[in-house]
Amino acid sequence: MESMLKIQNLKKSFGNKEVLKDISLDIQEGEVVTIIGSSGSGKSTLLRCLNLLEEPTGGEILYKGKNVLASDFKRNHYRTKIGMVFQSYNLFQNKNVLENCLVGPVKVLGENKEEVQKRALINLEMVGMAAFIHALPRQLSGGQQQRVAIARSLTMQPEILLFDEPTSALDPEMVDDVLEIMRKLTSGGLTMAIVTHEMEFARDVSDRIVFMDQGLVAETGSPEQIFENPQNKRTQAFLERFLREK
Ligand SMILES: Nc1ncnc2c1ncn2[C@@H]1O[C@H](COP(=O)(O)OP(=O)(O)OP(=O)(O)O)[C@@H](O)[C@H]1O
Repeated sequence: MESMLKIQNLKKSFGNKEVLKDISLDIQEGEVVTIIGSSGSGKSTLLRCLNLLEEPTGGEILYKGKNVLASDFKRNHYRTKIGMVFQSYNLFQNKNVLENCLVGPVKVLGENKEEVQKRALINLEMVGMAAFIHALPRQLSGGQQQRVAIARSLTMQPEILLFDEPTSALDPEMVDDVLEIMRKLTSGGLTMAIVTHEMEFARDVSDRIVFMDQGLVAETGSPEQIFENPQNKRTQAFLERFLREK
């Protein structure tokens, strides 16, 4: 399989705070990669570097073999291929559910509105929000807004979808609804990179788990390897702490 994203010696500092120290990671086409690790280990920063919301301070990101950080790389096109679902949904507050899904493909990609609408409705149906197309975000619960945010990302037809702790801001009773939708997506062949603290979910859906610690990839492996037989002491401590707190 071809590498969708190849990350080589990636670094990111804020002032003199080194948040990503030296990250190398391959994400293959169709792969579901989950990134776990303690708070502050740099997981969100890594995702934000991948979609260029943050500018890396060193290293390389190759997208299908092309250097994303090169001066002649078409960043705007790339950004349309990399979807992102945020912890805080980030819906357009003054647009209804359907309009939220249409605006990217129509305004940014210049697609035909009727075509996009068909696709949006299929995605809204998939996330269980087809009955709410005229609702404004503020009329919806957090879980519903996050489901719309997922449908909106999918309607852009991304090649890779990044999830930055998509359930962390939700009330507990809504977490499962969102995880259920993500589960469906993971079996649909979409390339996904997911930052999450939902360990059971990570164990169930991931092709590969990446454990980050203090700006480095401390360990990577299959869910079985990471959860049943972690090699790194920090991974062991993290998972033990997680099991204790559960
Ligand atoms: N824009 C910024 N300016 C300065 N420091 C930042 C910035 N963004 C992130 N950081 C710092 O980088 C470190 C890593 O943050 P990051 O959000 O990537 O961690 P994380 O592993 O995703 O944590 P969490 O699980 O709590 O979300 C933190 O110490 C954070 O304060």
